[in-house]
Amino acid sequence: MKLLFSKEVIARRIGQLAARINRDYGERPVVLVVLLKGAQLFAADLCRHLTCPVRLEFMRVCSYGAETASSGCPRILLDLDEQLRDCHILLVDDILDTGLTLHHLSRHLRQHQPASIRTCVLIDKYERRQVAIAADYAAIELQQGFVVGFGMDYNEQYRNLDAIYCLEAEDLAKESHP
Ligand SMILES: O=P(O)(O)OC[C@H]1O[C@H](OP(=O)(O)OP(=O)(O)O)[C@H](O)[C@@H]1O
Ligand SMILES: Nc1nc2[nH]cnc2c(=O)[nH]1
Repeated sequence: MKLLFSKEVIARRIGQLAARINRDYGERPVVLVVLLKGAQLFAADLCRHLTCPVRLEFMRVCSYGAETASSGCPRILLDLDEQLRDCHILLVDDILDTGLTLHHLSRHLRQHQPASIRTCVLIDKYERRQVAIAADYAAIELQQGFVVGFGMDYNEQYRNLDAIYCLEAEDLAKESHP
């Protein structure tokens, strides 16, 4: 595995991102809709920098399973149990890759008739995009590579790492032929 972003760099980028969000939202209350499992560490750090009134809600969506390619069909495994009508929603995810997850979730959340929906990701990885979607807020931009750490997994491993790494060919081979 190759180190891409140290914990110090991640912390600095999250702080800078939060400053932008604070400027944009001012005093307006925001509902962070956090996508489990991957976004939990990012959201925990981000929300502690936010100065507007914050409400935290969680959803669980899955489209990768044990693979490094999207199934093409994000499944909602845990939905919201409250209506978010007239709320300002900030949809928080760890990574934007094909875009299918955030595209699907943004459409799903529109049914709540919120006042606004914006998207916020730790990593915007643009090379594999399949739908036209851009993150409103992204802490880090990356062209390619399957990344793990800081909440992100490969087959449920590595979420606990405090930095972000790129998996290399031998890491993937090791996993499929233990
Ligand atoms: O832009 P996309 O190609 O849709 O990829 C992004 C999604 O992939 C990962 O979710 P995953 O399905 O692996 O679930 P997890 O959050 O539980 O790891 C990640 O957490 C994002 O939600
Ligand atoms: N862990 C992880 N999950 C992803 N989901 C979409 N792209 C990625 C990635 O690069 N790493």
